[in-house]
Amino acid sequence: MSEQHDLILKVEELKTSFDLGSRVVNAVNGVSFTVKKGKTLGVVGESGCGKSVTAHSILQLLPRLGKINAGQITYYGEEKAVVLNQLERNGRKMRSIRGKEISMIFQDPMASLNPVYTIGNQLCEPLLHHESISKKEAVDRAVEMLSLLGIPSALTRLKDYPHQFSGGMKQRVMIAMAMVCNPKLLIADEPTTALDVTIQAQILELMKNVQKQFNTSVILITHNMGVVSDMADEVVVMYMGKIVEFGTVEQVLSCPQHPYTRALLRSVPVLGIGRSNRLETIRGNTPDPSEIPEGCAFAPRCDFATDQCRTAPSQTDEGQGHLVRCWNLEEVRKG
Ligand SMILES: Nc1ncnc2c1ncn2[C@@H]1O[C@H](COP(=O)(O)OP(=O)(O)OP(=O)(O)O)[C@@H](O)[C@H]1O
Repeated sequence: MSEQHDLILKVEELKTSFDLGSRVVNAVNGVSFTVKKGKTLGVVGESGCGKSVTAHSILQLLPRLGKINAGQITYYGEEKAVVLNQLERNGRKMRSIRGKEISMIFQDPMASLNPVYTIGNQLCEPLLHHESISKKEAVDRAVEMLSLLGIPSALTRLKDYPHQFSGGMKQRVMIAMAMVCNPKLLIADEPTTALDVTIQAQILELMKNVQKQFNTSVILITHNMGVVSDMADEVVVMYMGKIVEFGTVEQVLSCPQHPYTRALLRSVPVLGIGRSNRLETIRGNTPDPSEIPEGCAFAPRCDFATDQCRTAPSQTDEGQGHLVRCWNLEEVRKG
């Protein structure tokens, strides 16, 4: 099978910035990755590293000041490949892809649930808009999806408004809304951050089941390495708008190569990995995104930095597609 048939999305050298007048924020700085059909790609990194802006760029949902300056985002749907960033932002084609083919779960459920419409209304609306089905069929599909996501008495609950659901239930409704049209690609931006750990685990499990049932590809944005190890097949690690490491979950979590990934893993608990060790913080802060240092942006915080790091490191394959962007890997490995 050719690579292309295997892929649902290919992002090449994406650059997205915000022109704030007095300064330009380079939020995404030449990012390339692919998402395979039916697989989950985890995107991790500290707050502000460009995870959400990457996601919003894919769907052309950037705020007014945000602009894709370079790169290509190719979606391989059922028809021929479409370059998403060449489509008109709110044109017919982009709108038909958004929600139907590619959908998104946002961090905050209330950002996507409309308080003045019932859940049933909000779940059926995209179905009736994108598919030629009857109202009755739409209701059946909505009930099926809510039930799959563990919402009891789904048919009755269609009449309820968002405020009548608890936080965890709202998040399930949001996932149902994102999945109801059976999208090929789901972008989940910190879908469970606001929830307590038990509910988070339940929801992720339900999401996994629905994904398996419909063979959905997922981009899962999170700063939680535990969630990545549980959910993802492959993972990219972002730092200041760039990908510093990419590999399978096994490669990146069990055998991290980049000093930033290593530091990130030492700073968060991951089930089964390094449990006996104390958690550490990453020294220093992320730089101002309008003043990203030349060369490797992590160098000012890195214990292994050398003069060479003033030049941007190229990406190397450390074996079986495990890609890393660092000049000093030998030293890092010696630790
Ligand atoms: N509307 C905006 N206007 C100006 N700058 C923005 C805007 N949205 C995002 N940015 C900047 O772009 C950079 C990347 O932000 P982004 O939201 O993608 O980070 P993130 O990795 O998703 O972080 P978090 O985990 O906190 O959501 C940040 O420096 C952020 O301040």
